[in-house]
Amino acid sequence: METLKRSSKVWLRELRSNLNIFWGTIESEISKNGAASYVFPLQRCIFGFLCASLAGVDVSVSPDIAESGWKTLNTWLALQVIPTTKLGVLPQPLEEILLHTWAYPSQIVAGNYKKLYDFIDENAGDCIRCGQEDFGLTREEAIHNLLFVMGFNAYGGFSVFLPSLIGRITGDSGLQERIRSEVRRVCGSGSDLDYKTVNEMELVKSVVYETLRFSPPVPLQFARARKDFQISSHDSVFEVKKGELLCGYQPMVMRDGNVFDEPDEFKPDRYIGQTGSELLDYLYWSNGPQTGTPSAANKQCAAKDMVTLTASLIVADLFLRYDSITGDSGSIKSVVKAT
Ligand code: HEM
Repeated sequence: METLKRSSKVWLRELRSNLNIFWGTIESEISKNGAASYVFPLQRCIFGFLCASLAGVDVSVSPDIAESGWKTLNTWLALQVIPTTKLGVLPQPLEEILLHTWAYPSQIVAGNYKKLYDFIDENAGDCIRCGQEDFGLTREEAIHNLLFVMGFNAYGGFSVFLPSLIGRITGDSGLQERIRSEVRRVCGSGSDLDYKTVNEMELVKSVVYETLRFSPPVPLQFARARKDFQISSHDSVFEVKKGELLCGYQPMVMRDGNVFDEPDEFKPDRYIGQTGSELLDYLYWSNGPQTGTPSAANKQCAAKDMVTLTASLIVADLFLRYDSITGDSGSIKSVVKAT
């Protein structure tokens, strides 16, 4: 949380300058090849942005890390999440037996992880010092923890979430028109895009929330009960004993027909207005309600508000650059520059 707080001073500037590079790459790919696969360029952009904002390091100080760091994170993440993630690449029970039974050997990625470790060790002095002096971590712990938050929580989370958000928008020209007019109305007549203006964009925020409800980036949560307690659903009460393993499945929680009207429909306006904003109590993508507060005593995403704010900024930035965009969750086929 302290790292996030420190990064908030440069967050917006770094986000927009890395988005500039990203959209530049996409435009030149489209003009060369007629379409652009965007997931890898987006990951490179997220990596550069997070190095600058969270670790305070301009990734260009190491061309090798700028080129390979995000690829290393992809391998490092895959080894950790494959054992608990439904891939659907093999028929069951083969997927369970072959992919979900063992932990994968860390040696596969150890050499490249060490390069990332050294990069942080050599360049992220201020952030490491904060971990050591203000929070009593050893230098090693500070570096591994910073890499974990950057690489797993932030890079991993955004890598899953942003393609589903971009795919949702690129596939719906009617929605684009409405978002574009909201963004241009709020940012018109001299006011720039910033935390305050983006907060006035009700439709942009609602689309971000609805994407998180519809396709929660982290679908499963596990926890062991710390004490005996009861848990209630709409019509039943369940006894839970201390030590029992609980699993929460977000796609089911957030498509509860008692709470969400037409739960299987993507409704861009769902969270607008008084009744809409009351639904935020039931938006659980961050492992807690969107109206909750992450703290050391719970397991809610520390960046709950930064994530929705950043995603809203990305959408607003898109419609300040372009009038329209076509594509899907993997590739962009065309962009029409803002007139
Ligand atoms: C789209 C992006 C993100 C998503 C979808 C996401 C989602 C989540 C979820 C579901 C959890 C709970 C994990 C569990 O205990 O099962 C979590 C925890 C956490 N997230 Fe995020 N997150 C994102 C971005 C970030 C960012 C940008 C940061 C920090 C810079 C961050 C920091 C954390 C931390 C530190 C925790 C652990 C909290 C704890 O255990 O007390 N997350 N996140």
